[in-house]
Amino acid sequence: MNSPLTSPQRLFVTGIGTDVGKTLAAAILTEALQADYWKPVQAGFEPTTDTATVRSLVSNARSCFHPEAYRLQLPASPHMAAAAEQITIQAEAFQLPATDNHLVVEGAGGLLVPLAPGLLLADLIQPLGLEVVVVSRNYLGSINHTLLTLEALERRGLRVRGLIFNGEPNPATEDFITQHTGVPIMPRIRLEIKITPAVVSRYAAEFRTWFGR
Ligand SMILES: Nc1ncnc2c1ncn2[C@@H]1O[C@H](COP(=O)(O)OP(=O)(O)OP(=O)(O)O)[C@@H](O)[C@H]1O
Ligand SMILES: C[C@H](N)[C@H](N)CCCCCC(=O)O
Ligand SMILES: [Mg+2]
Repeated sequence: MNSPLTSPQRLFVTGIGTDVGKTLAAAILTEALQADYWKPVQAGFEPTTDTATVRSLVSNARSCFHPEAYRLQLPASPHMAAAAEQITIQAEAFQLPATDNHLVVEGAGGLLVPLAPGLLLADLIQPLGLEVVVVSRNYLGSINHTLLTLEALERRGLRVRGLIFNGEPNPATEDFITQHTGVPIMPRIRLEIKITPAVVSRYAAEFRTWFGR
């Protein structure tokens, strides 16, 4: 368990790639903290957006859902999705939503996803004053992707609030990553047959304990 929260949590949820469970983890964190949620860049919105997914999974009435800075149609790297709409993503367009509440910010894909020439998603984290939660999903190659992500965060001086292992457990992988990096480990999320608000609430209770609430 961590020390009790004294100030608003400002969390940036990244992952070791796309489709690793950032949105599920973000929904659990949002519910655990009754936080606000913000997805600054949504690339691809058919059949739905991550904001709509998190809204549908969260049960508390306090969380607010802030509009994306960029909502792009193409399910691709944001720099490509923006170019397809003749848009250049601008760093200045990313202003932290005005809220006194805890805030969960979800990235798109992994840490070094490009937004525009010379601009990576990782470049937003420090100016926005966010701490990082990394989601790792087990597959052959995920150890390397997890260690690279954590090393890139360290190199940039970005604070890792916690690492979440999501999906099918793999103790040998998780133990190596935990011992090698020494990052705080948040509760794990198991492979679920169906992701529902009840499932999210159940994990949220575990995360609340982890945060000391
Ligand atoms: N623990 C889990 N159990 C069952 N299904 C899961 C689990 N984690 C993720 N999924 C499913 O895997 C898919 C990808 O997960 P998710 O949308 O959370 O990825 P993401 O990292 O947010 O991707 P993006 O980069 O597009 O934001 C979704 O269909 C989600 O429901
Ligand atoms: C479309 C996808 N689901 C995400 N929104 C964006 C993933 C970008 C990945 C880019 C890359 O690392 O090659
Ligand atoms: Mg997502």
